[in-house]
Amino acid sequence: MENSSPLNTCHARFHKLYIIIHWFHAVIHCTAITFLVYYRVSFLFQDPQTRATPVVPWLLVFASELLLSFMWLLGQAYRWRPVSRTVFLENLPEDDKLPAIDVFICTVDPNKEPTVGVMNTVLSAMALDYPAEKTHVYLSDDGGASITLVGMREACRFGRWWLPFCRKYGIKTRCPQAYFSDANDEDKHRWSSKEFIAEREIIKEKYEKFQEVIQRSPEKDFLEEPSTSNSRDHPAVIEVINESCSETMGEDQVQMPLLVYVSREKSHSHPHHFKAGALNALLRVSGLISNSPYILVLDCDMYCNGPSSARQAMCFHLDPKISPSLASVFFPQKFHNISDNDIYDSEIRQIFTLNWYGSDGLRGPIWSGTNCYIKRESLYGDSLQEGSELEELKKAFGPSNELIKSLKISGIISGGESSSTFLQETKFLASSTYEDHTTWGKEARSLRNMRNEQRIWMIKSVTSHLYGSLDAITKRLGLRKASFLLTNKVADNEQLCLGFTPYAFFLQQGLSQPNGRVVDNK
Ligand SMILES: O=c1ccn([C@@H]2O[C@H](COP(=O)(O)OP(=O)(O)O[C@H]3O[C@H](CO)[C@@H](O)[C@H](O)[C@H]3O)[C@@H](O)[C@H]2O)c(=O)[nH]1
Ligand SMILES: [Mn+2]
Repeated sequence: MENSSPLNTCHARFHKLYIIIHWFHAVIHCTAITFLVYYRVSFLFQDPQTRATPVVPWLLVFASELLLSFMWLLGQAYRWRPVSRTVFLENLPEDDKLPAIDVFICTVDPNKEPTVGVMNTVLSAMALDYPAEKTHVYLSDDGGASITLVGMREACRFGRWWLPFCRKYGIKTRCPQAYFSDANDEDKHRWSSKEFIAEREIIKEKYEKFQEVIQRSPEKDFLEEPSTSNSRDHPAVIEVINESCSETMGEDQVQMPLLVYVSREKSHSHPHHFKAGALNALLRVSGLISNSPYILVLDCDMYCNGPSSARQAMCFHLDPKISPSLASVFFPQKFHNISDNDIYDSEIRQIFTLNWYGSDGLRGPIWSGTNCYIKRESLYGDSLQEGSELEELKKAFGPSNELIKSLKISGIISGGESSSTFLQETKFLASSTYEDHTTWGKEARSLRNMRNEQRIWMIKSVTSHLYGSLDAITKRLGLRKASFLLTNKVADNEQLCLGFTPYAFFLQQGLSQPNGRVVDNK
């Protein structure tokens, strides 16, 4: 019976009438463009003596009109076949048959990305509505800062209160910061029993204490050899947090996801490839520790706002019809505190409520770098083929035998136990030189990739500074209030010097099976 119950359905996003009106509009638009082109071109054949307008401005305007028309034309692809997808969580297999997931969260600088915020991301992932023993949360700390490790231990402690509370009352907002903020209306009035109110107060107090402990921690300390370490030059540190945390907590029954802290090695002599480098290190390290077949990628400045997202993603990954050609399930992003005058409900509407549905109906959206459940196998690309020789595999994935074994065997370490040998091997996998002489490394470092990444970052940086300056000038002239703030990223000196953006290798591999699907989690 179960096989006949669908896990998801896909249907046209808009009513046929809407599509017909759209195409009618598009035909009128095309006709107008044709007349415009005719008008502009015929001007060029007029007698130069009788022309009322000089040629150069005419050509400039014509060029911009052609460019805009071309952009409009390309945009029509998104309206060709937009689709919506619906999931049926009730048709998923029992919890014990669900596949495991690894959650990758990246952070780099505790000054720009405050640790309490990062830990809120970690807690929201730990509290996902998914079997705890099948959830493994990895935090990559590129800054190697001791405050982040302290934060992880505290998050583990607070999680023992937060997770049962969320589970017991079915809290929707699983990020404590958002849950306790005044802006959160969703969960506010769902419960009014005395028991709930009392429990909520206890959890709130615990959360405030958790924040305090982190905020008291010195920010500038580095994990190892503080005198020689800094955020760009430090050894690998990997810690399975549950182990250190349970020593101090004693016996308790709360089922917790595995929580792992990973600070990969960074050295001045090796390019570290920003977020891409961090994700690659996590991919290898997690391959040894939990090796889950699916991976959720999150940035540290976001949180999971829908606890059922993992189950929703599984409705696609476990669908035998879709799954063989499916690499990723993406979720749309929403933003907070953009501006008081935001009229778009904090969404990038053009992309997430139009373009992605359109590209889903064609061949899937581009990899947006975050917020997606990826199939681990798809990241290994063509290098992972049945019957590959050991030497070939080593060429692709590097010299670690354990990593090679992990490509085939799942769950090498289970239930949060770790052996010291494994931890030693994970440090080797997180070393800055691991990718040297591997196809993995070569693809990440190809000159073309670097140049492309550099170019995109330059464009972002230059346009941001340009808009920032224009905003400041118009403010000076008293024409408007300045509201354009440069983000950390474009103002980052390290990127300015090296000129790379974070996702070189990962993107390329992720696109080796570019069949992602968009799912709306609203
Ligand atoms: O050396 C680095 C630099 C950045 N990060 C992390 O990468 C993430 C994204 O960086 P951020 O500066 O927040 O970039 P955004 O522009 O906000 O992010 C968007 O754009 C990035 C590509 O430019 C994508 O990788 C992101 O997923 C996407 O959300 C953050 O969690 C960072 O902590 C690292 O782990 N190591
Ligand atoms: Mn960001």
